[in-house]
This record gives sequence, C-alpha cells and structure tokens, in this order.
Amino acid sequence: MESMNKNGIPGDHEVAKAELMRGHGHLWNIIFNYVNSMALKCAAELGIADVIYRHGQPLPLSVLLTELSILPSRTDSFRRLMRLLVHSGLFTSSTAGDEEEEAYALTPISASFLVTSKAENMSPLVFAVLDPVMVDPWHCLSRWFTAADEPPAAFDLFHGKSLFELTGNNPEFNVNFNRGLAADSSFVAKLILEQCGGDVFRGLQSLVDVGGGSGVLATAIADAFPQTKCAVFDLPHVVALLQGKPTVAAIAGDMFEFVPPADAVILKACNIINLLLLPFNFLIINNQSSICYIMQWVLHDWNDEDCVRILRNCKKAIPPKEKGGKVIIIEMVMKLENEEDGSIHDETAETQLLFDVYIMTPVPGKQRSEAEWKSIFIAAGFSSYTITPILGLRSLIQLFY
Ligand SMILES: C[S@@+](CC[C@H](N)C(=O)[O-])C[C@H]1O[C@@H](n2cnc3c(N)ncnc32)[C@H](O)[C@@H]1O
Ligand SMILES: O=c1cc(-c2ccc(O)cc2)oc2c(O)c(O)ccc12
Repeated sequence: MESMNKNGIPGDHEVAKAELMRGHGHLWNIIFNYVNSMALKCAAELGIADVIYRHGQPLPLSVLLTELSILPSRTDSFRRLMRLLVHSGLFTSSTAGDEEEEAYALTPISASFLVTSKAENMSPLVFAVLDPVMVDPWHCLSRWFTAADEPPAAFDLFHGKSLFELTGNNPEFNVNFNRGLAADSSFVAKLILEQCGGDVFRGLQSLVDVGGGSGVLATAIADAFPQTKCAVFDLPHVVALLQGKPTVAAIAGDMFEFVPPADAVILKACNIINLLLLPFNFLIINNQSSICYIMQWVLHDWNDEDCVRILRNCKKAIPPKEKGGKVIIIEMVMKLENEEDGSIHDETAETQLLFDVYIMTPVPGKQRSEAEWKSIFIAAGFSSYTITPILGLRSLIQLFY
C-alpha cells in the first residue's frame, strides 16, 4: 500500500517496478527467440508437416509419434515442442474423441512452406538459413566489427573464405543452400506472375536471370511466357545443379567480369554454355530486341560499389527503354524509422530490420531504402525506375535508361 499515493494511484516506485518486470520479460523474449528458429528447424528435419499432410486430416499425437519414430521416452518433450509450434502459428491442435488426445493439423504457413513432398528439388528455406555453416559465423560477429584485417563478412572471418567460395567447394552445403533459396524463389515467382506478370514480362524476346541460382524463377517465367528465351547466369558450381531444365539455358560465369547478352543465350539454349565461347557471341547481339536482366536477392549481397559494377555490366547489353530494354530487381526496399506512416512498428518492418542485420553475416550485404537504391541506379547510368511492392517484405524494381 505504501507505493500507492492517497488517491489509490500507483506511485513512481510501483510504476518503475512494473516497467522493470516488463523489461525483464522483454529481454528474456529476445534472449530465447532463437528457440523459435531451432524448433522450426527441428520440425522441418523431423518432417512433421509432411506426415500431417499425407494423413489429410488432424493427426492424433500417438499416430504422429509412431510415424516419426519418436522414442516413448521423448513423448512429453515432443508434446512440449508441438505446444510451442502451435503457439508460433505453424500447426493447430484440437482434442478429439473420448480420451481427449491432442490432434495436430497444418496451418496455411506450414502447408505452404514446410510440406516438402510437394516441391521437387527444394527444401524449406530454414535449412539454408539455419545450416551450421551459416549459424556458426554469428559467434564472431562482434569480433568482425573490430578485426583489424577487415574481412568482408563474419562468414569470411569464421570460415576463412566467402560464402560463394564455400558453396564452390562444399557440394553438400551447395545443394542445401540452393534448394533452400529455390523454395523461396518458387513462392515469389508465383506471386510476381499473378500480380504483375503481364505488365512486366509480356513481349520480351529474351531474359537472363543473373545470379539465378536454382533457376526456379527463370523456369516459371519461361513456362508462363514461352516466346521469351530465358537463361540462368551464375557461378559454375551453381549452374552445374541446373542440368535437366529443358526450357532454360544455363550459363556459367562471373557477373563482375561481364553479364552475357541475352541474345547470345538464345543461340545456345538448353546447353551449359562454355564461358570461353561467349565473347564470340557478342558479335551477333541484336541490340534492337527487347532484352531484360532479372536479379533476385543478388544486389543485397554486395556493397554499393559492387552493385554499380554489376548494374553497369547489365546496362552495356540492353537497349534503351523505348526499344524494350530493362533490368528487373527483386529486393527489399527498406522502410525507415523516420517515415511518417509509423509502420516501422509492424511485423513487416521488424522483419526488414532483422534481415538487414542478418545479411551482413554471410555476405558483405545490406538492405536498402529507396534513396539508397536511387543513388546506385544513377551511378550505374540508369535514368528512371519504378517500384512495385509485391510482398510486404520486398518489391519489384524496373530500371531503364
Ligand atoms: C542469394 S543468391 C540468390 C539466388 C537466386 N537469385 C534466388 O533468388 O534464389 C545469390 C546468387 O548469386 C550468385 N553469385 C554470387 N557471385 C556471383 C558472381 N560473381 N557471378 C555470378 N553469380 C554470382 C550465387 O551463386 C547465388 O546463386
Ligand atoms: O541465408 C540466406 C537467406 C536468404 C534469404 C532469406 C529469406 C528469403 O525470403 C530469401 C532469401 O538470402 C541469402 C542471400 O541472399 C545470401 O547472399 C546469403 C544468404 C542468404
């Protein structure tokens, strides 16, 4: 009672104590947040969503335990794991029958992003992001800030090489990483084609997906627009995973050296083009045709100077806007804290902040605001751009000169 004043209103001391308790809870939430990530990874590794999906209706706990070969001694632990995953919105639980045994069902999130049996050559993104190869470097992020030899990213400090060098000499991780990103690409490709496909891709003669990874995006565009000749350009060990995609050509090379002209791609469609042959193909570029380069999650890997180099290489090979040339970039456009609408507090804005810090650990990357993008576009010689938000999190940017 002593902390109330005579009107029954909590005194300063009581308010401060309540705030401290809230703050303590908040801190715990931040500290233990990685448990959500790891519980999700565990669910994906066990294949919980696949088993529920195959069952086609809410799955009683006992059946789930049997199907997943969970040891009887782990029953209680498994139920607690499921309780957290239900709380996170990945599954729902209900009780059915006289014994009131819990039964679990998929939510739209797990049905769309965790069921692997529906997606060939893809695995949930969580396998790429939470692979120990990606997680271990976080333990030296603080050291990276002060390391005198200034390694490009904490990843390089921890592994002694860059992410893309490591994918080149660790085949298992190369597959894991590219399959994880493929699943995300597949989702985005569907969205783009539904929301703005006609406006963006209709009438294009050729398109090259620069840093196109698994080729999922290029394949979806090629399937939706069969008259557009599509190709994926990426590092040799990445395009090597692309064998067997009949509608998309694969080209190995280094985008810092040059970006292949799309018309050269058409000549060699359906083969992995030997990089050595490409200079000869320059001789027969038809600069009058509508050529487009597309890049998803490529520029966010690099500093401003490198982005300008990549974009200048693209600009060299496309005709001006009136002749149908453009570069399409699918990336985040960060909302900034001082933007008027206050939306920095919503979940999308928080995810953007997390992803911006996330990307500095595997690569020397960053997420950019519109003003930051604009100065890169101008430095690379482009004169206009449009931004179409396709998801809360990211946008489709079209660049012209
Ligand atoms: C983050 S991944 C994005 C992959 C794909 N665009 C997607 O959205 O899933 C970046 C891609 O850039 C490729 N890359 C990195 N350095 C490159 C280079 N110098 N030349 C060509 N591609 C490169 C990587 O191999 C990788 O596939
Ligand atoms: O580890 C990653 C993850 C991504 C990523 C995350 C979420 C998405 O919806 C898409 C992609 O992107 C990465 C990336 O571009 C990179 O260069 C390194 C690592 C990752």
